[in-house]
Amino acid sequence: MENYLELSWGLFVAIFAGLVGLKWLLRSVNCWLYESNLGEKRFSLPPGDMGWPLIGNMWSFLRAFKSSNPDSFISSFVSRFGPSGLYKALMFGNPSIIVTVPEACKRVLTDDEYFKPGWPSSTLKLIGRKSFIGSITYEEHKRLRRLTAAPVNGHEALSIYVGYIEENVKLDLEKWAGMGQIEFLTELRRLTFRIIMHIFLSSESEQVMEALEKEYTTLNYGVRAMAINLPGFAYYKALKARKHLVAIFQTIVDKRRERRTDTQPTLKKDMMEALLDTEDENGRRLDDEEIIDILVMYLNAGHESSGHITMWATVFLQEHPEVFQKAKAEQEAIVRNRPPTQNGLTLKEVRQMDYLSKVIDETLRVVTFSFVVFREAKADVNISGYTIPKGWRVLVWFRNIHHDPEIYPDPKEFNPSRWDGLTPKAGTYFPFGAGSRMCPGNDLAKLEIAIFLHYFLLNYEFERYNPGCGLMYLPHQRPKDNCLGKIKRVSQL
Ligand code: HEM
Repeated sequence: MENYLELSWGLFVAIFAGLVGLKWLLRSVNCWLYESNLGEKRFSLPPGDMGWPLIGNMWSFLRAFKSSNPDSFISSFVSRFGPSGLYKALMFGNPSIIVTVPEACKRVLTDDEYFKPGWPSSTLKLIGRKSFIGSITYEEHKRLRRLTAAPVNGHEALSIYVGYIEENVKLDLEKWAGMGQIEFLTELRRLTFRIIMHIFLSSESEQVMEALEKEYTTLNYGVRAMAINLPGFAYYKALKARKHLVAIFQTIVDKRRERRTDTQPTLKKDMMEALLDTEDENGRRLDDEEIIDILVMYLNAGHESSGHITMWATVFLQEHPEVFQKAKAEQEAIVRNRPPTQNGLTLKEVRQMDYLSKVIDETLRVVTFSFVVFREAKADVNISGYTIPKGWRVLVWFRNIHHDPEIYPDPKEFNPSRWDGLTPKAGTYFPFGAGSRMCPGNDLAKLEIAIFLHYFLLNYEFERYNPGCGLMYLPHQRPKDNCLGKIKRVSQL
């Protein structure tokens, strides 16, 4: 009997030791694969762990972002490896350095000599290799960015869209108030999509727009999913959606090119016409693929984000009656002080919305729509004493900065008054990124959100059907029910 017990105990210890050894072996595979060729440099890599063979740290990333605590992903690095602010990992199939502190994030975003876009190849396949995040040169990016950003940047340039945005916001709010139950996020996506379509393509028919917007929603769900190209998976569906989008845009480009060779009167000057017109210094024009990839990228970036942030700002306002009242009073004062002959909002009035702009800034911070952006090191680079090897990806983790209690006390709390007299220190507030890749649509987004909230606050309220509904964090933070609820008209201002 004693012998039997000893044998079982021995077996147990051997199995346990074997499992520990196997785990160590498996956890070391990626280090050998990606670090052994770095020579001495591997000793100055940031701390971290490269996860499991093939999948790297994706399992823990997805587990955290599909739970109710996405921040547990970064916290697990901090608790295991200390507050170094830079951690090595294997993310989206690439050896990567995750950067979570202000100074280092700012450096990565603003240093074009050492860093270029480094989005996962799965994302590139969805957004397009000729888009800004693809393989275009630094100079080409600069040129196309200048061309496309000018019409959507700066309040003066935007003044021509105020009337269109206003008209659509008013019509939609009234329509929703008569609809009863709506998926608020879905409706807002449609609204912001119509606006960006107007700017880029002077609008298409309502059916084309709805079809396009649906494809975009599917495309987006694949952006941060595992890149599994098999039926049933989000990434597979997203690739199909891209194909449909490209086909629709190709038809639109063909029609525009045809129209230009015809004697038909020239169309209104929208962004599409600007893209068709543009020539580089050698007289080269953009080909169809380039135009289509720019459209896929801009129309996606230009409506998902504004739709989500408008929804969250409305929800936060409803959840905080004192903030709602203060924001409403500001909007009422704007209407009261305007000359009786004036019809509708002016840009000057939008600029006077001091409290509302704090509501928007705070929403952008709490939600952090783009919780991470991707870069690639063009050469070995040293940051805070650590080496980022050439070719490694850098994940700039904005979410961690916006939710750092040392920078924003009580960070989960929605508190617009925290912005009273506060100018964020460099590197601590990145809702639109920074440097040469900073969002070109930031002014347009803020304008859309402000116009929506102006009319909402004056005349409406929103009642959620499932206020306690759980949240999804991928690809972006949203309620699982897409914010099911009811818009109610409460006054006639
Ligand atoms: C609340 C709304 C928005 C948020 C939070 C947001 C956020 C961002 C962020 C963080 C970046 C930087 C990405 C990086 O560093 O790699 C970015 C880039 C970009 N955004 Fe936005 N964005 C918003 C609205 C818009 C709108 C309305 C447009 C279209 C007019 C737009 C078009 C773009 C484009 C084209 C880029 C790529 C820029 C480049 O690579 O040069 N965004 N956005």
